[in-house]
Amino acid sequence: MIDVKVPATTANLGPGFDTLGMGLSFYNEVQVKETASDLEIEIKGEGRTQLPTTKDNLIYQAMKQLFTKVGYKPDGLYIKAINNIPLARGLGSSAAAIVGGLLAANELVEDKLSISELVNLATKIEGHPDNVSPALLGGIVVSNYKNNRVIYEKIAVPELKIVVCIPDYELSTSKSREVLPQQVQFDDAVFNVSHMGLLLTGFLKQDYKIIKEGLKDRLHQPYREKILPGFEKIRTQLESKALGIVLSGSGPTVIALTLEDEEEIGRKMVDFFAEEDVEAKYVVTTPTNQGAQVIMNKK
Ligand SMILES: Nc1ncnc2c1ncn2[C@@H]1O[C@H](COP(=O)(O)OP(=O)(O)O)[C@@H](O)[C@H]1O
Ligand SMILES: N[C@@H](CCOP(=O)(O)O)C(=O)O
Repeated sequence: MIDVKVPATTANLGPGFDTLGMGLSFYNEVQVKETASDLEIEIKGEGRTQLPTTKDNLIYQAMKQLFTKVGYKPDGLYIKAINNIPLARGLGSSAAAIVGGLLAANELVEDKLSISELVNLATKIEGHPDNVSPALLGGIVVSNYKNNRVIYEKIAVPELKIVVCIPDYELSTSKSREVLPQQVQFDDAVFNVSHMGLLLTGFLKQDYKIIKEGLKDRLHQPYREKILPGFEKIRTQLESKALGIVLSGSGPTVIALTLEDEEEIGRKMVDFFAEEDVEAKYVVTTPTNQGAQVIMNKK
């Protein structure tokens, strides 16, 4: 039995739309065993009543892509998914499924693909690199996807607390991308370029003042704010209490990056969502520098 563990991820991270992502310290687990006949999938935790247990399952789909690439044909597979990452909330559940499937399949074929090949294959399946890269590598990862190639660089995360406030409804990434414009204003692009520079400088120097300044965005949040009741209020009311309040991935989850007052910030985030009739819960977590890992391989 092969057992792999994959972190949740928060993509976009302020100005880093489709580019920047960070690993978080809560995990999905994927267990895989080669069997004599066909496919059996068991799901525990998040999505157990809604995710397919057929060949449509994303974990299986990712495994199949890797097997095809390396020319391997297992007789049958048993897959057990133990899910802690809620689906379609902006915490990289699809990336975790893809990366979990790829890493387990790669372990089964004795590491035929390198990490770089896994990043590339995972990005091809997901469509954007900003969740799959930190899911595989941990830390904060800057990635660029061009001509079907991912260029990526990992940097270590400074000490931080992340308050993750998760609304009680799903918003698929594809739906949330529909509200984005085809073109943006030149000054908005310049704003994001400069803030991305500041944010990365802040992370590299571990300078929280620069991180706070750098977390601002004009590329995706202003558009998505319109379909996410509560987010604007949370951002404007709580910005001064934290280093930054940003949308996690494509939403609806909102995260606060902070050094202190995490419980108070979490409670207030829930209250501001409630004022807009959105039920939500919060968890306090930390970033992780450790990406997906094989925690067991017993023949
Ligand atoms: N653990 C899982 N196992 C299989 N498929 C999953 C799993 N988690 C997510 N998915 C697939 O990914 C979809 C959610 O992806 P997406 O809309 O990108 O949201 P997220 O922001 O959580 O990544 C689910 O509807 C499901 O099809
Ligand atoms: N850059 C993507 C990130 C989607 O992240 P997810 O966690 O919501 O899947 C986007 O903003 O569309």
